[in-house]
Amino acid sequence: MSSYKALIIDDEPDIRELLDLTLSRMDIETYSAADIDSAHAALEQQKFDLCITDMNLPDGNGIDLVKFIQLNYPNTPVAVLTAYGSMDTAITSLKAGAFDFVTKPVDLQRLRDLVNTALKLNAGKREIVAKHSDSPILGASPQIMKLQTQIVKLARSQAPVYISGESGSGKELVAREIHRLGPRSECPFVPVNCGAIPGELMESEFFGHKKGSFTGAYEDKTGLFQAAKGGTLFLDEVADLPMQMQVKLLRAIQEKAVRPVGAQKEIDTDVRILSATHKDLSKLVEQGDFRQDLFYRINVIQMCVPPLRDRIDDIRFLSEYFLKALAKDWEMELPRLSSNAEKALQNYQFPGNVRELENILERAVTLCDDEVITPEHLQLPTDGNPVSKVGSTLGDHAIPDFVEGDSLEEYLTDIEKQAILKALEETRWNRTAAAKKLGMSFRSLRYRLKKLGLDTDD
Ligand SMILES: Nc1ncnc2c1ncn2[C@@H]1O[C@H](COP(=O)(O)OP(=O)(O)OP(=O)(O)O)[C@@H](O)[C@H]1O
Repeated sequence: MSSYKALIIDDEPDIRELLDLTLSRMDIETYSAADIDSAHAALEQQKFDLCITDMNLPDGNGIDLVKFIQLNYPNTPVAVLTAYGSMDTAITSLKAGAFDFVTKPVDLQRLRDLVNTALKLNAGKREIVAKHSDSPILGASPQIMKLQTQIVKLARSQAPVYISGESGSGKELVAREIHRLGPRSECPFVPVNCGAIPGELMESEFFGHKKGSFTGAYEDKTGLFQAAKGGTLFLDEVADLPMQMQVKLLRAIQEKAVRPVGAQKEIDTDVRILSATHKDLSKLVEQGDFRQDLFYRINVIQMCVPPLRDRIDDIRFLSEYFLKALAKDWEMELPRLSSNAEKALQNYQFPGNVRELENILERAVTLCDDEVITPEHLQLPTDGNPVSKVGSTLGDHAIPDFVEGDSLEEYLTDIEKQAILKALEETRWNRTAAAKKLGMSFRSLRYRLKKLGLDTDD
């Protein structure tokens, strides 16, 4: 006997029969209802692992049924059947709490994928709560608590989520967590920086290509949609997509299919789309720089990661966390922040958010001598530009330009490495003298050398 039960709600007998047949072949016991009243009655009698409902029912609207099930049977995922091309209805249903939709005429493979995801979702419910307790998103502020609750809720849905927030605030971390807690967690999470792919390669990167389809296509290539099959595709810096690509991406998301460059046939895709940017996407839409239809499609649910400066409790909490982690990594006594240093951090704007806090503390730990970090060790920039301070310690030594799209962390590490090497060369590798030149303690220099892989002692 099957262990899963599904309720199909549709007034068209042909559709009920088609769904019944498909689900029975998947070893799922099906029940059907032709209207909302009968659906209510069936739900009262049994516990279902999945409901699939049409949108237009003789005695009401499918959206109301979605809301009813969400409210009264929150553990039962509901998917909706929508007419082909009625994307608005599909989006409304996702906003109402449906976990996914399938368009009519029903694509059976898509239906099977949807059912499998729903069943995994059910099996994983308890796991979500357990997994959530070891969330990598740390913080003590009410904003972070709210974000955590939102993530747990959204992990159960298949709706596209658009994550806004400043650079370094944790958007990618949030996206990874939505994926990790959801039913797709065993399939890949594929992040893509939309601003980093050269325009001419974009189509091939996203959709793949066939060997010989253009100069340089020496072999078949799997695109990102295929690489993320069954999982999540995270479109980071989505605002940087060129217009031409926006059209193609919209089509791929709507049709749930892609055609690799040079291929004859389309390939079905099964991915959840999450996207993010630090830019104001609605403003870009207003200015005509981002397609409204794509914005509408990826922005079904919106989340905002607040800037760190608005989360004072997190500044304290994360500082402690990062300092503990540094002390452990570098095998040193736990450094502490003086009260003035703590105040300085709380008054600082953090244009680079959590990423910047981590870098500031790392630098401070190398500069402090006696495990107490003072405001001087924090070297907080007054002009909001953390690079300028580092540059000044290099004197007239050439500083490479920061290339947009590169990692700020790697860039800073590079500059730091140069400064240390320069000091070591000038002092003929006398570490005590080099440390003095660099204005840091001998011990701090040793930590840095070890961390940068320049330590020749052991
Ligand atoms: N709440 C948090 N708890 C722990 N670490 C965090 C938190 N928020 C951010 N971080 C860390 O800060 C760094 C930046 O986070 P992330 O890459 O997610 O930011 P982002 O908003 O996607 O940045 P960008 O816009 O530059 O892509 C990462 O190392 C991440 O692990």
